[in-house]
Amino acid sequence: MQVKKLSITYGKNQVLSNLDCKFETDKLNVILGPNGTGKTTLLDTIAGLNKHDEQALSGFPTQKQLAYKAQQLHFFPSLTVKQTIQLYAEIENHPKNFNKTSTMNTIYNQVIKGIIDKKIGKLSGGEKQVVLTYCNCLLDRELYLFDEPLSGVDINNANLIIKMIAALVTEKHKQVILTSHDIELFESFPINIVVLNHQKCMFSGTDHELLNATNKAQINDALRIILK
Ligand SMILES: Nc1ncnc2c1ncn2[C@@H]1O[C@H](COP(=O)(O)OP(=O)(O)OP(=O)(O)O)[C@@H](O)[C@H]1O
Repeated sequence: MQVKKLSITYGKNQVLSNLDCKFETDKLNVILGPNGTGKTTLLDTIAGLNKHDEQALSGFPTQKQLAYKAQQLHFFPSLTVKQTIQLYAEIENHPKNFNKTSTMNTIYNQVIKGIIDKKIGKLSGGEKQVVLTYCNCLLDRELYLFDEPLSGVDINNANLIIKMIAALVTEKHKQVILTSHDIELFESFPINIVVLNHQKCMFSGTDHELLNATNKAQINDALRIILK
């Protein structure tokens, strides 16, 4: 999946300018960058929500083959967790046949089962993130987009969410692109990093390539150099 010379403007505000980057099919693709550098804008564009030059995106699946979990959480507060999962099953049209990964089964037994009859609106912010990530991972799509899936989530739930998202790649061989402000949590998985700043992509490559390019041993030190 490749982005070439992508430019996006909102009114007079140019957010992305001639942006080039690539995403790998067999890795967790993590978009990083300071607030307001266009991470959500890039996901929105990949999801078909922004007008752009057709040539700018190549190798991405069609909109129907996409699942997009936006930064703002969308749910019906009066539905229980069970009903919400059933709702996602209806979207997918084969309610009984969700092909869960073994990681998903573990997370169901560890977390979801215990809150299955609670109303979504009554869950904490972090619990909502776990449930809605779980629901999105149940969908059977080619490409999954997650915008800041760890926002407002404690370290235990963050690790569960990362495990679920990583299992899409490692167990189901799906493609995943997400945004985050914390790369260290992803370091034990195969990752491809895209760093945005000043309307451009400042780096696109694996964590090892990032460390080699900056001559650093720690990813956060390497990022500080890239974002200078
Ligand atoms: N729909 C919109 N209409 C107008 N301007 C927008 C719109 N969406 C985003 N912007 C502007 O585009 C810029 C990039 O926003 P975006 O949300 O893509 O950044 P981000 O990197 O995801 O930020 P954050 O880390 O804070 O989530 C910001 O200046 C924002 O104000």
